Formats: sequence, C-alpha cells, structure tokens
Amino acid sequence: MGTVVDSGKKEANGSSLSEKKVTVVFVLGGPGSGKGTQCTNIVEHFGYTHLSAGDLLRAEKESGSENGTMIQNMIKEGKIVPSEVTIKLLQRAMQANNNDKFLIDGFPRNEENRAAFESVTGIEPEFVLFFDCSEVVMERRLLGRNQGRADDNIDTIRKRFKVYMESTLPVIEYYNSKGKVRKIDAEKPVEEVFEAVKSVFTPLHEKVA
Ligand SMILES: Nc1ncnc2c1ncn2[C@@H]1O[C@H](COP(=O)(O)OP(=O)(O)O)[C@@H](O)[C@H]1O
Ligand SMILES: Nc1ccn([C@@H]2O[C@H](COP(=O)(O)OP(=O)(O)O)[C@@H](O)[C@H]2O)c(=O)n1
Ligand SMILES: [Mg+2]
Repeated sequence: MGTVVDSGKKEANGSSLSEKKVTVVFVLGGPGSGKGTQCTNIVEHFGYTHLSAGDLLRAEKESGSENGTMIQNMIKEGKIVPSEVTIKLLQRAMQANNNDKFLIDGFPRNEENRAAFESVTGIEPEFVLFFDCSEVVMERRLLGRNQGRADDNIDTIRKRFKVYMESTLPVIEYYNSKGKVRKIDAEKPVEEVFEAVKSVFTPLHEKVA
C-alpha cells in the first residue's frame, strides 16, 4: 500500500513465458550421451516436465504438418531445423502445461537456436546440464538404441557428431563462460550418472519421490 512496485525488476526466480513464471534447464550433450534417459529420471524425482526438441520435431513430422518433409530431411541429414519451427513447438508445449519447471532436452543446438529462444521467449536457463561423453561410447549407444529412428545409422551419426562439434559445443562454451554449465561424466552406468545429476538438482529442489 503506497509502495511503488518496481515492475521493471526481473524476477529473482524464473523467467516469464507470457504471464507464467517458469524455470528452464537446458539439457545438452552429444547424440547418444544419455539426455533422454536422464531426463526421465529427473522428471520422476524432481517434478520437471521433459520437453525433447527432437521428440517434438518427430511428432510434428508425424502429424502431417506442412513442415513435415523439411523436418524429415533435416533429421535424416543430421542438420538443425530452423529455430522458428522448433521454438514454436517448445513454446506451445510450455504454454499447454501447468508445470512451471521444464527440462528442455536437445535445445539450443546452435547459436541461432540459442539467440532466437532468448529473444522470442525472454527466458534464460537456470543452468545447462551437460552430458560429457566420448564419440566412441555415443556411437556404440546410438547403434544399439533400437528405436527405429531414421538417424541412428552410421552415416547420419557421423554427420550429427560433426554438427555437434561445430555448432553445439560453442553454445555450451557460451554458457560455460557465464558460469551456467553443470558438467556430468556421462560415460558411467545410468545409475551412477543419475547420482551425479541428483547432486546438481538436490540443492535446488525438495525431493518429491
Ligand atoms: N549411462 C548409460 N550407459 C549405457 N547406456 C546408456 C546410458 N545412458 C543411456 N544409454 C542408452 O544409450 C542410448 C542413447 O540414450 P538416450 O538417452 O536416448 O541419449 P540421447 O537422448 O542423448 O541421444 C539408449 O539406448 C539408452 O538406453
Ligand atoms: N534443437 C533441435 C533438436 C533436434 N533437431 C533435429 O532432431 C534430430 C534428433 O535430435 P534428438 O535430440 O532427438 O537426438 P539425440 O541427441 O537425442 O540423439 C537432430 O539431429 C536434428 O536433426 C533439431 O533440428 N533442432
Ligand atoms: Mg534424445
């Protein structure tokens, strides 16, 4: 009462998605590093909603969208779909969900993804969870993944590794220079990787399960 509220002040906790304040964690790492696997564990233990950019793009392709053929071609070639398409899918998914905590998996994959997401949504990630894994191990996992994916073949895998090195590592480096990267040794067994993941999330959240 009678106090001037500083409406220009940024919320200390969470960024704005329209009127909703949300916490976003980006989950990055090479193809096959275990992003999706660990996101499932994080959802169970810490109550986040998991949004995989790759899954959203595959679903968009399946829905018969006008972008379907373009998405399919990009995935087959291991290329990164223009951010306009991917960001629209991520925004729609966040707005349709009542949760205020999101794991965004496999995004931003290049500088264009990163800069566009920030300017379109105004959201800055709380931190970036980075799964560090060698190509030898990632290749073995991808070839054994068995999910019928059009891009889990050796030709496309090599292209994806190149895109990862050239386009995604610089994004991780950008966030590292801002002190936002939480690096995890992703070569260990799933349970051990999750122990390391828990030590990143536990200080921030009450355990829900
Ligand atoms: N720590 C791990 N050790 C061994 N295999 C793993 C590990 N994490 C994931 N996998 C397996 O490797 C494959 C790729 O994992 P996934 O979570 O889909 O990775 P990403 O989403 O980073 O491509 C899957 O078959 C998964 O079961
Ligand atoms: N931000 C993103 C994420 C994925 N993709 C596309 O979707 C493919 C699969 O992404 P994914 O995240 O499901 O792959 P994994 O790293 O989980 O193996 C990528 O190789 C890209 O072709 C994209 O274009 N832009
Ligand atoms: Mg994945």
